[in-house]
Amino acid sequence: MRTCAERLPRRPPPRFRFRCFSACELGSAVRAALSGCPEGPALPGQKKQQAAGVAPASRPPPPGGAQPRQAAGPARCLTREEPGAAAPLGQTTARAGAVRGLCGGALRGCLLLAGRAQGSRGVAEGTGAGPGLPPAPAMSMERAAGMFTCWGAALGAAVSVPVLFLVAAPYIRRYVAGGQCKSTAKLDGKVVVITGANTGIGKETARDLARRGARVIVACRDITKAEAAASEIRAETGNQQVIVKKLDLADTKSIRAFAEKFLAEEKELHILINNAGVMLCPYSKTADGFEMHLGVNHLGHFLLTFLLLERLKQSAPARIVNVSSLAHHGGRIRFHDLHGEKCYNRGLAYCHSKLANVLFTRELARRLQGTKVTANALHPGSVHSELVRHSFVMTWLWKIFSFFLKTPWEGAQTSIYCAVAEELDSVTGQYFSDCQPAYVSSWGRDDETAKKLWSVSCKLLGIQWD
Ligand SMILES: NC(=O)C1=CN([C@@H]2O[C@H](COP(=O)(O)OP(=O)(O)OC[C@H]3O[C@@H](n4cnc5c(N)ncnc54)[C@H](OP(=O)(O)O)[C@@H]3O)[C@@H](O)[C@H]2O)C=CC1
Ligand SMILES: CC1=C(/C=C/C(C)=C/C=C/C(C)=C/C=O)C(C)(C)CCC1
Repeated sequence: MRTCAERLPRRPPPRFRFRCFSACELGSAVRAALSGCPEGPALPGQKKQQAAGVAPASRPPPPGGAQPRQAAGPARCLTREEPGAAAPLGQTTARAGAVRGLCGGALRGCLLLAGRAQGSRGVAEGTGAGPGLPPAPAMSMERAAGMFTCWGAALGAAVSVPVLFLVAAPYIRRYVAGGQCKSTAKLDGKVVVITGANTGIGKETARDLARRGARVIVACRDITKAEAAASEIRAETGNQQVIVKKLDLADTKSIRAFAEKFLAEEKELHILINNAGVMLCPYSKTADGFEMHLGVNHLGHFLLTFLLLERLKQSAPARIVNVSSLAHHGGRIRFHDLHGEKCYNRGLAYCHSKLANVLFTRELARRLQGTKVTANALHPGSVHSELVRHSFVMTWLWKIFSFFLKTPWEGAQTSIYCAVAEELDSVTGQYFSDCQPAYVSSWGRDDETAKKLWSVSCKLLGIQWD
């Protein structure tokens, strides 16, 4: 018979040790979750991507958009505990440590309570727990003791788990909330365009930039919803320069009309935030016959940026912020079937469009070198917003697990950071998450694909952009 101490090792065995998901693992999980399919065998480039390392958090990313790589080593994902992992070395390690401590503590506490009850059985039974113990009692006593310990353990767990959850809740929330933009930069006299700013991340981004004094153009497809959001922001911030303009990214005519009006009315543009997005749409096409995810999330913003670029250049220093997603890890640019006519999966279609955002940012940044117009992409985190509206299951999961999701305000922090942080003045072609450089998939770092996507996008939109 083993003693209590033997049954409950002080240190959990290595396979139970806390291990944070690395971006590539989480990306694959998101790909699987969004596509509704289990992960298949490793895809080409995946190993390369895993081996490729990440931008160290304490160092600013190198200019020119190059993703820092680690020395070649065995293909595997990094954990936050390892040097070179995506986690910020100071703050997040402490945070991860706190969460790890709490989770470990909770687990240990439960096991300890159960173990204590189990342990008492060992002693009561006298079945050889140690020398000098009394002999085993009658069978009925044994059964009663067994039942007692079983109920004791259940009761212990029933009480301790909710209590421990309540104790851990603020720490879990702080961990989920992620990075926060600390910049106090003011934007008086600056002009900002934000697409899809009537709700979710876009609305919180607009609110923050309005509070900083910017003239904010809320570019939305639904004028009623946009007016409601804009008047709320005006009332709350006292900034009357929050203006609604009609923009439907699923229709190139609407995009052209928006740009024409904007260029006629606004003499400057300092920040363009390509935020609007759709996810998990049933198969549908935009007015111009593009698959909806690609059409709205990538092609619509591609055309909008093209039409507004001269104004950004004239107003430089200026910034373009593309709201992409961790889901880009699951994306591939399927040049042979860009509009999903041969094969369509709505989760994957979203992933592909978010990869297109990353590739567009990369190529745009390269082309804008020396213009003082920067372009960066970002993942806002998993945010409790209306993005999941097209999926009944995701809508309910989002509701049930909302505690573990960012609020729209928390989700807006990285967009705000990319738009205003002084330390990003000359940073371009990068990808951020939680207000720090983050890991880009190997597909997202493929310059050839970025160039090809650029020329294919121009062809589809009937524009010449050299
Ligand atoms: N929420 C999350 O967990 C994550 C979000 N993201 C990205 O963040 C961005 C913002 O999403 P989020 O705030 O969460 O989602 P929401 O659904 O809350 O907001 C999306 C916004 O995009 C607008 N939009 C959709 N289609 C069009 C269109 N055709 N023309 C113009 N505007 C349109 C919506 O307008 P309307 O209200 O009229 O539909 C809405 O304002 C998206 O790009 C998304 O991909 C990335 C990773 C995770
Ligand atoms: C797996 C899973 C969850 C997490 C899903 C995540 C993390 C989705 C991320 C989606 C993204 C990044 C979308 C936008 O780009 C829940 C709902 C918390 C609980 C149920 C199981």
